[in-house]
Amino acid sequence: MNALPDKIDAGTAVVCRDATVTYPGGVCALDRINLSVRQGERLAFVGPSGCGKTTLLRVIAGLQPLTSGVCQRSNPSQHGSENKQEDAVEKSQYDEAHEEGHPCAADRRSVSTSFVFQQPALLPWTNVLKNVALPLTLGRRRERSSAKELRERALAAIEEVQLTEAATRYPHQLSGGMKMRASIARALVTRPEFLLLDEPFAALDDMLRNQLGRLYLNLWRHHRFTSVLVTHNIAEAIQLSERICVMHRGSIVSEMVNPLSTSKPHEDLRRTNEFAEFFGKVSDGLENAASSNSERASS
Ligand SMILES: Nc1ncnc2c1ncn2[C@@H]1O[C@H](COP(=O)(O)OP(=O)(O)OP(=O)(O)O)[C@@H](O)[C@H]1O
Repeated sequence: MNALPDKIDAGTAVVCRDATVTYPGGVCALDRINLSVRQGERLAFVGPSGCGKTTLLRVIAGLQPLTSGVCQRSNPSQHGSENKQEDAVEKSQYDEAHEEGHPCAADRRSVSTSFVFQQPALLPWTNVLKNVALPLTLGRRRERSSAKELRERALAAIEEVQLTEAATRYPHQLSGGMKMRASIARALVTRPEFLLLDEPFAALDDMLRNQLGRLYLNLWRHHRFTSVLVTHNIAEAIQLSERICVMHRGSIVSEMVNPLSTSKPHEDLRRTNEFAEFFGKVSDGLENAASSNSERASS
């Protein structure tokens, strides 16, 4: 595993030290996580259901209070702050928003962090343009921008995801892939420092998944946000990330630098021997963790 820097510096986006989360009721979702994420890095968490991926994503976003340990983010407005009491207040807002499928959960906390979830959660009563502009509208007073400026920024984000022609359509008039594009545009419209993606493409078929994966890489090349992707899909993690953390039962059991990482979408990557080899390495990491756990349980 990478050595953790002593303190958060200009090139580091997040550092977690012994980050532990035990939920009320006693479930230990994260067990002494040590992790450092570089600014502009594309990181993926893979692991079985319930291993703590989403919890770690929320810790990184500053939305989940720790039971013990520290998580520091380099967000200029919170530089060097520790993930303590302040987050307890934010968490309840986030949970309320997330459970209701509120599209701007992250923006309630900070324009510097955006989420993309599996469900695009667009507001059904308004069109793509207004859905995408919503985070800007909510932060308008803070940003002191005119309605015209906000509209232009929203239109630019819509153009980036190639949805310009659907800007005046309502969510029920969009395909699944178009809804996800709108959701990505809404996440990026605030130019976030962090883009956190929780199984964003899991509900889509392979073709759409690949299309959106390419879109995501193109957007990253353009904006260089720090990105953390949660996925069950090893192939997707390899295609989209520079580093893969394999999680099991609240721990990061292995961390692998992706030798195939490229920000340029590579159509034939999946057909190469190198891909098969690295895929095998990541799935071995998952299987080894599962078997060492079951051995421990039976001894
Ligand atoms: N609010 C909560 N209260 C109590 N336990 C929780 C809460 N949220 C998650 N957990 C538990 O914490 C553990 C980790 O959950 P988490 O959602 O982080 O896992 P995950 O790896 O993202 O799972 P999945 O892939 O199924 O989404 C699980 O055992 C889960 O049941």
